[in-house]
Amino acid sequence: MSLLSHISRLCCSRCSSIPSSSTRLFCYAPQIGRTGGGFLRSTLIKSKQAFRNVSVVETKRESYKLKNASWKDLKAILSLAGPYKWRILLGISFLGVSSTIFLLTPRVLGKLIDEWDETKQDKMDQTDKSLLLARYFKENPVALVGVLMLGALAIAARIYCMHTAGQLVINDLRKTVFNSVLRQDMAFFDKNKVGEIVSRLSTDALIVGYSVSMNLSDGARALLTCLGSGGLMVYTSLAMCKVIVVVVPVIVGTFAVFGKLQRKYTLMMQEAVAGANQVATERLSSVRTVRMLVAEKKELAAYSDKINEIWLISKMEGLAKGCMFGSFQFTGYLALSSILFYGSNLISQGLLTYGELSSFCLYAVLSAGSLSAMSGFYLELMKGLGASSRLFELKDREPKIPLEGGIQKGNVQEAIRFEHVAFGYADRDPLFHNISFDVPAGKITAVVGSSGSGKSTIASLLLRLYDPTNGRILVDGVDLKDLDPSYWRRHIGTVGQEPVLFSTTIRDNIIYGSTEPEKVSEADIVSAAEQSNADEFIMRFPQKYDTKVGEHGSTLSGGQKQRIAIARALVNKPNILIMDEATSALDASSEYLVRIALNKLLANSKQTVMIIAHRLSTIKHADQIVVVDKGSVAECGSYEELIQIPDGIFRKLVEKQTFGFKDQDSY
Ligand SMILES: Nc1ncnc2c1ncn2[C@@H]1O[C@H](COP(=O)(O)OP(=O)(O)OP(=O)(O)O)[C@@H](O)[C@H]1O
Repeated sequence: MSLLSHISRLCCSRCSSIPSSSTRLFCYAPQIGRTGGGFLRSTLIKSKQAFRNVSVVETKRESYKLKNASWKDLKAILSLAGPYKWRILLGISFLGVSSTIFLLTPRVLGKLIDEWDETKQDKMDQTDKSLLLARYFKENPVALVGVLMLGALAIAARIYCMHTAGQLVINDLRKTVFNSVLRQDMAFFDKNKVGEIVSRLSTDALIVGYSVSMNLSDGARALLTCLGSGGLMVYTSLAMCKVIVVVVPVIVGTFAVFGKLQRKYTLMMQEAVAGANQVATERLSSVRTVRMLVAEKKELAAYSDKINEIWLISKMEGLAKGCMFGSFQFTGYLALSSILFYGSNLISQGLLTYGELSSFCLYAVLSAGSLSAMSGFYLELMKGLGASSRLFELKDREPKIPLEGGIQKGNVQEAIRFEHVAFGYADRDPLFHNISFDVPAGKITAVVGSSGSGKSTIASLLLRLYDPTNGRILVDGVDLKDLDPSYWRRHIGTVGQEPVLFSTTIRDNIIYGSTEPEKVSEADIVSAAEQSNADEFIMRFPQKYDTKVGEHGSTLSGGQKQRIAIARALVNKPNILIMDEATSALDASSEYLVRIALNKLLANSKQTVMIIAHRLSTIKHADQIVVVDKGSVAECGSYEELIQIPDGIFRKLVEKQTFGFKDQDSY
């Protein structure tokens, strides 16, 4: 037993050079064993109980069963490393060098033991003694240091090559997935949460990148060491190999069972981490609202729930890992004890030397360590496969509405026609049954209706963020579906209900909408800001157009944000303008000035404008008003025409607002 513990100590002292998982096997596995069955049993019972309680996790579990590791996934993961194959091959060549040196060490050690034994027993003559390895190293220390340095350099070069290859794969993956996500249609974003997607981009991409770089290198090193030490075991003593043959099937079986479990828990873990990230991202980005509603404790509880889910899965994952490494520990030490027992018999029969037994033991430890490292490689690969399946899903998803392609039309000569349009959001009741109306070119069309009647949705359909489920939208007789969506949107200036600004300067926010920002002149920017009545407040800031607006424009007032958003819509000189409640955050006088500016703009150009408004005072000058009610167009005409209709929906809306917003109607 003392030799056994000596060898295991020897192995521990070499932890830095043995693959990380083997370190865990020899150093930590005994501790897992010592913790005893009580801990394992109670953890198992508690976790099982908790899993039953966490319905979210439970329901998701089923879907993981379907996602079996497939060679297709593996091929797809490996193909990511394709562009960097030379870097990886170089890393593997360095691995060959370091592994050769590493594998020769036990052989040299065995030889030294035998030489020492023979010298002690004085079995050698003087000539033989001059050939002693120990003497050679004593007389040529540079050769020894040189070999060791070569090994060290090869390790450093391998790690550099693999690490950089991994980072390049991660970069590619993140860019490709981000590009694919950006191209998705709005229905995708309605279903998928941004925090979750960000988690995929950060955590999952890291895992996949690692599994094709450092993990691949660790796996290759383990395989090389396993094959090399296996071969050298056969070379050292064929008779001793009988013991090994019995143990290998047990180890392979353990791989298979726990590897599968690991993949399942990894998938669950990634799902849970993504969920926690989603909660954190959403709540922190709305921290003002959380503070105003004194919801800190509620949000902490929501986040803690997510973290608890992670904890439960982590316990099961830890248990599976522990059992796996524990099994390796057991089989490993059993094999080692058998080797020592059988080996000492062979020595006593004169069929084996002490040096050969030592070499064999070290090779057995090395191969056990590398088998364990291969299990680590397998687990990491399973993790990579788990992480990749969701990433590839995102990467390969084809949006229902393409980003580009089709007829390049960006203006309206006659009219935009909504023809029997029906539409409903996914998982909701149909919103529109039959919407038909015209938006004449160069005129202002206002869309009104009660809250939730679908006014903003009409703007979304016009921008082709969604496709109608029935009917058509025609632009001068051409179906919107046949137009190039990006080209079409590029010629539409949009100001949404909630102006969205980016955390950069006012100037950058204004030119954000331009397709060629570098071509936008200072005069264009100032002109757009003047038209939207923003120039006057911008010039009062010390840094004027270079003022940073903070996250989502948090350092500006609602009205200021809206005016910058209007300037952004105007700077591109769009052919079509969609103003969704665009003036709602402006005070009465600013709104009036913006309106005068817009009217001037309309008088001088052929812009087609769609205003979606609640405040009916703002649409008095519209050429046409479309009233949407209960999924269809209820009324259509000028302000004067609609107000005349007794019991008309528009008239009622105006009456309601006159009562509530009297002061707004004064100008
Ligand atoms: N992305 C979405 N996914 C699912 N349902 C949505 C989505 N956007 C809007 N809805 C629903 O569609 C309906 C119409 O919404 P829309 O924003 O078009 O109404 P609106 O008339 O502009 O309302 P408001 O005047 O209050 O802004 C609402 O019931 C809303 O809940």
